[in-house]
Amino acid sequence: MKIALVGYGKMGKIIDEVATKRGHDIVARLKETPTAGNLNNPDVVIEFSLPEVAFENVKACLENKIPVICGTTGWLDKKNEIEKIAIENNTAFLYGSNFSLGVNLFFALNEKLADLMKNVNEYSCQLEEIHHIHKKDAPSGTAISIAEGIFKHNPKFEAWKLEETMGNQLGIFAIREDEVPGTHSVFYRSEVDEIEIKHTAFNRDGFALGAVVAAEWIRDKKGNFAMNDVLGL
Ligand SMILES: NC(=O)C1=CN([C@@H]2O[C@H](COP(=O)(O)OP(=O)(O)OC[C@H]3O[C@@H](n4cnc5c(N)ncnc54)[C@H](OP(=O)(O)O)[C@@H]3O)[C@@H](O)[C@H]2O)C=CC1
Ligand SMILES: O=C(O)C1=N[C@H](C(=O)O)C[C@H](O)C1
Repeated sequence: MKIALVGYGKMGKIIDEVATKRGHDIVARLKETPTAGNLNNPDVVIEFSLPEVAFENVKACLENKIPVICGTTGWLDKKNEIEKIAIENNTAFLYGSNFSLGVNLFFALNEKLADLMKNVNEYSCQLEEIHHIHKKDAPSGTAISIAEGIFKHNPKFEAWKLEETMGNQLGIFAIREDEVPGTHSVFYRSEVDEIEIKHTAFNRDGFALGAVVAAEWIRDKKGNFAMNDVLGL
């Protein structure tokens, strides 16, 4: 399959290696806005760039009728608009805040725990995410997905907030430390104990493999998708 990489930083380079090992041809490696000219006619685009350029990048690819896998976080206020553009152009779009198999299993575990805890008033809930110091957005896209999984099951929470909070807002602590690839925890604390679930990425390989598997999956599809469609979770 022919893949164009839009964004060629830490993630773009690892995706290049993983996709090549799986037998794909990388036809473009872009650090600029994609166009019909510089994309070189790929079957699928994989977009990992920056929050401020992701919308324009994805839009340009979809308008050229190319399916897009997007892992860039921090631009989701415009996701509905992008999903409309995918439908209008009869092509496919998949956003994943985190492409690793482990985190997608963690999302399912988080929802089960949220459902168990929804009527247990003795516990307060907090989220924590730890990432490398170069990360542009906070909280992480993964932490926002975890929060949304809790909102689905626990009507007490309506929104997240970037700090400790009480009432109907769920607090997310965002810590930036050294070169940490990505650690996410959910804590339920009472006066007498604490329940914690935690996912720790050891490196970026799981994110990259998940993005390539998603690209293989979406190639002949039309519509808007998420990673749980790919993994059947
Ligand atoms: N969903 C997931 O599983 C994961 C998501 N991410 C997210 O992916 C994104 C990228 O992460 P990462 O690779 O670590 O970031 P980097 O900062 O390492 O890479 C970003 C790349 O985008 C390039 N770029 C700058 N402007 C444009 C443009 N207009 N069009 C295309 N590319 C451009 C940069 O080029 P230059 O260097 O020249 O500025 C750089 O090569 C982040 O939002 C991050 O949160 C990260 C890991 C996993
Ligand atoms: O910027 C990163 O590095 C990561 N970003 C994603 C996020 O915001 O959740 C996924 C992963 O945690 C690494």
